[in-house]
Amino acid sequence: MKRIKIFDTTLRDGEQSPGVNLITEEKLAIAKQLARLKVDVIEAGFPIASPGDFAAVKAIAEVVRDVEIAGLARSNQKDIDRAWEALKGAENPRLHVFIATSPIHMKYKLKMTEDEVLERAVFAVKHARQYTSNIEFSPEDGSRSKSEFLYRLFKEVIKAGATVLNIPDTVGYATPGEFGNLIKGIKENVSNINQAEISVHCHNDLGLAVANSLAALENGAEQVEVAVNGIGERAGNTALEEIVMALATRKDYYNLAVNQDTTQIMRLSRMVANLTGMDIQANKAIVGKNAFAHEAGIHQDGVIKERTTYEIMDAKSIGLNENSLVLGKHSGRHALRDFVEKSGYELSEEKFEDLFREFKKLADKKKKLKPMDIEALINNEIYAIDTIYELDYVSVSTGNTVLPTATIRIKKEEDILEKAACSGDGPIDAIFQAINEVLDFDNIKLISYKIDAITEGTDALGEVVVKLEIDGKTYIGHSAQTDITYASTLSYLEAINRYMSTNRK
Ligand SMILES: CC(=O)SCCNC(=O)CCNC(=O)[C@H](O)C(C)(C)COP(=O)(O)OP(=O)(O)OC[C@H]1O[C@@H](n2cnc3c(N)ncnc32)[C@H](O)[C@@H]1OP(=O)(O)O
Ligand SMILES: CC(C)C(=O)C(=O)O
Repeated sequence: MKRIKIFDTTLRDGEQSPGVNLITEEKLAIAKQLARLKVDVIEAGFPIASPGDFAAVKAIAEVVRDVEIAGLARSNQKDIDRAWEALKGAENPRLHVFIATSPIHMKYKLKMTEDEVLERAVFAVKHARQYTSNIEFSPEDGSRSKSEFLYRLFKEVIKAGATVLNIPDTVGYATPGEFGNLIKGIKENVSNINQAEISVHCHNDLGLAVANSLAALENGAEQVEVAVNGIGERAGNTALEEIVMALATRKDYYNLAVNQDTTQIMRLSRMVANLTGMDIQANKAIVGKNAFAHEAGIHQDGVIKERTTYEIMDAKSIGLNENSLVLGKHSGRHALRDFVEKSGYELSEEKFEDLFREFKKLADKKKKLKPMDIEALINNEIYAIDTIYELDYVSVSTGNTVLPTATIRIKKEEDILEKAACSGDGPIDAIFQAINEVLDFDNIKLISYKIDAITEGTDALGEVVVKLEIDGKTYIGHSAQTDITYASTLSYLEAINRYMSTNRK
């Protein structure tokens, strides 16, 4: 059975989702979990884009093993040199170079002719070839490019040394029949195509990314580019979990093999949702809250009698409902560490000890701890970076007959800053106003505030995710506590700390 390669671009195209801004530590955690799931290639970033992107690609290349690590570069020397600088510590590095080939992109964006684009692409591949023989080439906006031009270009970039040709549906315009035919045409019309693998990279603007990718695989593509939870530029990319589970579940139809450990899917999905702050819709295929829930009596009856009457996949196959140790107030460090490791997280000793303390406090307050409660506490630790501003105390008074007022005092490293008392439209608004006043910040805009109960019950943890815009960039703060005013205060301060630590370096 032919094996399909899974190329994950969560950390590159996925991070291009508006409002997502991951730090190196978070990208490393995701990359390690991707490696546990056994993706074939991780596109770790676009090194020329920023010092942060460069540092993350370098860290991933140096640490994550048993998987190819790719870095993106435009078709010019400085991008390729920079990408190689970041990638060279990898066990198996891949340079991914691209240039747009559609009439509209060449005319308006690049202001280049077909011949100039072809010449630049060949130059880029040859330049990359000095560093490695593992070179992927992408004609951006490939699905809106002229087929004859693509055939001519592909023949030349393969001669120059490209080993993977990735055909992007950059703006999510293709339909499955059309995209499948494009791949078929490439296989039939590029005489040296056997010297390269064909890959596809689809976007979801018309909700067709997965369908287009599958059509391409049916027509001979050998690699598919995906992102966890389908995140990415605009409407996102082909969802990793949907492609892997479609190929695994419908092996009978596709007759294609995938090598992934599907039981890691759920952990990876939650990790990406938590770290990016991008929610998963309840009815999202595979990883949505309702994907394995049965509401209707007739369905429930069927499932009780025989699960496969209404379930085409076993929830356990994606890592849901696994039997695991019950964690509670009588659990010790070994059981908690086992949970952390199996969930794909890595914490320093110091952060683990903090987690253990918080876990015990929560276990005292909440009768039944669920895996999601503990994951929320782990995220508190992962998110906690360089505490420049620390909460000393917060107190809030509110009610239907009083003006909501918050009093707050904050420590900046060793110093205690002046306290402030502010009123607001509600208690949360009052807290945020008081923080702004103490810190004397006037360049902050609240982009979004989200609160969710992690599990059911009145003793549930409330998870708050705050997105702030500071100096034109988005910073996420996150906190899960049983008291939502406290969680709101900590998440707002955390977003500010994230801004402070990024801008101090
Ligand atoms: C389809 C995709 O997803 S491609 C990946 C997109 N991702 C990103 O753009 C995220 C990271 N990007 C960035 O941080 C910045 O855009 C940078 C650092 C890469 C470049 O920034 P700047 O140098 O300021 O250029 P800017 O982004 O404004 O414009 C892009 C330039 O690259 C050129 N360009 C675009 N694609 C390519 C390419 N594949 N090869 C060569 N040149 C290219 C454009 O024509 C434009 O050139 P011009 O300045 O001569 O008009
Ligand atoms: C760089 C390429 C592969 C891309 O992201 C796109 O075209 O969408």
